[in-house]
Amino acid sequence: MTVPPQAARPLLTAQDVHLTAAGRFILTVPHLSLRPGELTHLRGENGAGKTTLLRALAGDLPYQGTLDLHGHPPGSRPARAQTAFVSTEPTLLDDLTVEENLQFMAAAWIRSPEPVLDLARAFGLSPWLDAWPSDLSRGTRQKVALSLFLGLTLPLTLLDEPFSTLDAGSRDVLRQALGERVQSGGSVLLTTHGTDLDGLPHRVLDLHQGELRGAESVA
Ligand SMILES: Nc1ncnc2c1ncn2[C@@H]1O[C@H](COP(=O)(O)OP(=O)(O)OP(=O)(O)O)[C@@H](O)[C@H]1O
Repeated sequence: MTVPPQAARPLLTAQDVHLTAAGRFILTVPHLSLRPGELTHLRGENGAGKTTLLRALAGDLPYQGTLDLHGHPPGSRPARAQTAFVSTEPTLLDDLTVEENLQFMAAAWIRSPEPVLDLARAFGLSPWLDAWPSDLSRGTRQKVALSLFLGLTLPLTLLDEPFSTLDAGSRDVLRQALGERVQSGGSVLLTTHGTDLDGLPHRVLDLHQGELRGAESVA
């Protein structure tokens, strides 16, 4: 039986979290729960702090307050093992081909490379599997990173503007992959300025004037 997201134990909780950058207040999160099987759209105008929040949840930024990912703070080894983060400028290993990158990273995460390669093929990356990362366009590089971090099927997936560099066909592939990820119990939090999630059940969180509003709605 599938457990509805609202009934599932939270995967990640935040309580009274404050984030600063270069000594300047950026945002506060009074409370946040992300549950398994939940797709969440983090909205906010340019500069609202969406990337800053994703980076803190991924363990890449210091924070004040309480963040808990299944009993572990972001940045700790057990939390990192459960978290996939695709930034707007994903890092690939320059001395490995695209396929070697995917194989290597899947092995590093102790995951089968097959789902990762399947997603790469669905994104139309077959002709690029033997290419070097330096030869990829921005959108192609983004698809490599998305194939990897969605194909690893980690419990928490954080995606910063994943649709922004993708063509129409690739956006459809991503939408399908997101649906499958949450159907199989993953929790996905992503940013977009567009309407890319229309038609997919999801929850909306608004970052406005330095505060994350817990407003929830299902589209
Ligand atoms: N390392 C940093 N040093 C100083 N200020 C920073 C740093 N990182 C982020 N900021 C500031 O934090 C604020 C939030 O930036 P952030 O990139 O998180 O916004 P965003 O909501 O993702 O914006 P966008 O939609 O334009 O991508 C901005 O005012 C930015 O200038």
